[in-house]
Amino acid sequence: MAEKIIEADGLGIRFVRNRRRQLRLRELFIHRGRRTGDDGRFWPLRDLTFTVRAGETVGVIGRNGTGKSTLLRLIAGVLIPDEGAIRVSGDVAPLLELSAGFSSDLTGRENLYLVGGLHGLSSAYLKRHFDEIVSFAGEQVERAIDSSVRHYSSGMKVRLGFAIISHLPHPILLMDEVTAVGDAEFRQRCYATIDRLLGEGRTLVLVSHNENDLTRFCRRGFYLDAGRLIVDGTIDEALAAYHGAVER
Ligand SMILES: Nc1ncnc2c1ncn2[C@@H]1O[C@H](COP(=O)(O)OP(=O)(O)OP(=O)(O)O)[C@@H](O)[C@H]1O
Repeated sequence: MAEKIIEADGLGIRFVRNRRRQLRLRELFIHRGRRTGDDGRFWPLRDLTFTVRAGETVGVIGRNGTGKSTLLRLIAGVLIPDEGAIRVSGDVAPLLELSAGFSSDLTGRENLYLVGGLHGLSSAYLKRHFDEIVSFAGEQVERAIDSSVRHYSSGMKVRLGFAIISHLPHPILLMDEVTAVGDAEFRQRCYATIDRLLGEGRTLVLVSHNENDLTRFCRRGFYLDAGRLIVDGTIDEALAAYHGAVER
């Protein structure tokens, strides 16, 4: 059996709700009743135990605000658990917020070296692959590569971000609604790239509301509800549980 690459044991994290955020409509309607703690503290995720092995592809499903993105952030090491433990063996390529880390004062070229470098790619590697990365990001970005990123559209930033991240050799890929951004052509390129990366045996944890993406890329499924892992099975089982809950 393949090696264990992500292990969660009784994993939980607690957030403190920002008082001002209480008035957001989404907070009022979606999370009503679930978080009535007087001190504003709540557990967006609790009591998660699972093991993911190298090469597995896991789709994470659940209603808005059930902790899916929080789970990815815990795997990425961006958040630290308050309860239990998460163990990740190997580097993580986070396709979470693709243009995060770009500095708007710098050009596309400078950002490519900066962000690539922050993710551990050497400048020699980036130099060698520069043309390939920029051409993957598309013509618009190619033309504007020496302009400040401040003048890029959000689509251009996402393309450049995806182009850089897809060059990372990291064994674990975390994706949060990646294919929801960009136009049809870019989506096709994303699909082809993800297929290639999975073909190389990478491990994928994908958060998405898009069932085509989930069934296309994932064999295993986690269905989360109110911060708990309700179903850990095949992607079809997880989707069926989700549908059942939504129709109730
Ligand atoms: N930094 C934070 N501080 C306080 N609460 C937060 C923070 N980040 C997220 N939350 C809350 O934690 C809960 C889980 O959020 P999370 O983003 O993980 O949900 P999600 O399942 O990914 O939702 P969506 O499907 O809408 O993306 C939500 O109620 C959210 O409002």
